[in-house]
Amino acid sequence: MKNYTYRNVTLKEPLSFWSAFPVADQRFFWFDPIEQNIVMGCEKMETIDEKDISNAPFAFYTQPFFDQIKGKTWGSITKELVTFKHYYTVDLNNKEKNKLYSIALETLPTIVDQEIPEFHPHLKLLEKDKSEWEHLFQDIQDALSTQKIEKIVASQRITLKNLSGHFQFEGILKRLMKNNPQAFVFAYQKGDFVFCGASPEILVKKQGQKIMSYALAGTMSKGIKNASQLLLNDSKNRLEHQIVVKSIKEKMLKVSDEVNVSKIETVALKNVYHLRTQLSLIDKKASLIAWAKMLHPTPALGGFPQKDALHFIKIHEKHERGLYAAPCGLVKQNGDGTIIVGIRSALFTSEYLYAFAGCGIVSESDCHSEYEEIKLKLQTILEAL
Ligand SMILES: C=C(O[C@H]1C=CC=C(C(=O)O)[C@@H]1O)C(=O)O
Repeated sequence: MKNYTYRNVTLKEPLSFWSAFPVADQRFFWFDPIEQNIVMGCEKMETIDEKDISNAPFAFYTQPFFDQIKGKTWGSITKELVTFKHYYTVDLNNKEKNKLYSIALETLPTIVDQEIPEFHPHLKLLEKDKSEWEHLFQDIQDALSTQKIEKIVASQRITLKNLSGHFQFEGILKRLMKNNPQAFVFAYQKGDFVFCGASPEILVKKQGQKIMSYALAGTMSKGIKNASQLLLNDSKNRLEHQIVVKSIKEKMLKVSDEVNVSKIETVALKNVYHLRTQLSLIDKKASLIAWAKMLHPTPALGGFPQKDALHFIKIHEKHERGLYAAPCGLVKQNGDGTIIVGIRSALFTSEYLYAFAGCGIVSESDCHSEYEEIKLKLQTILEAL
């Protein structure tokens, strides 16, 4: 590792670390609900190659949904493996273990430990016509019936104009964490552009030689009576889910004959239940990022067969996915870490907020229900504002 020094620092408000750095800098925020910790990185050190992962305590990884990002909406937010000059880590079970890492103490700003005020930006929703969704849905149904496609994950983007003049991310991150204690809360800032969200879906987690991935697909509103049980027994959702399990398993079987597939379960989030199956194997060779590249995009985000579904999305979706539904995560110095998919997410620019959500569509799907499902998924972002 390069010459980072570290010391125990307990901040009553951990986000004071994030606040101490200028907005023009790069920063990232990461809350892991399983490990119950927060890692923040501020002031970019360098973009690194994977072989140099041990240079810093942590690196932050992003990869766009498609190979390239077209247009200017996403600014310079794209594929990256980046390290930072300063990190603050919070162990939510033992505050004595909170640490401040720094490679350049002379550039560390004064950190003022203070409460973060609530922040509710003044936003104007730029109306979107439901008929756009209806057309897309019809095109998908046509493709499912005439081509050999079993599932397509279609997404929507809503645009809100920011009338407040700025966004205050500390407040947004606090609400994302409060509302979504079961989700990975992340934010990646590059100047005026911030991609953030609260994702429940692990693409791949590496712990030593153990590689684990979630098949997370199939959704029901919590507003429905007995939703969890209904979801477990619902044939359309089971089909959507099994396509994901099968695809991840097949990819894992190429590496090892022994793939563990857990029992299907429901996961409760703030507004919805999802179906989840965990798949894991032992792999001595491939890195966390290599696994992310191998698995992305699973049929929970793209569709099946992969190539045809992606081709359809590229042609028919009107917006640029950018980092939405794409791999994004934290790699530790020893190569372990977690890469999630950037769903329940939004891109913030100084003027606009673009929120994304999608849903898996199979031939049994209903246009209106899927539209409502997307609206519900968008709540993760909207409720944090
Ligand atoms: C594509 C999204 O959700 C995926 C993850 C869980 C459940 C899903 C579903 O039931 O359609 C989606 O596959 C999204 O939130 O934008």
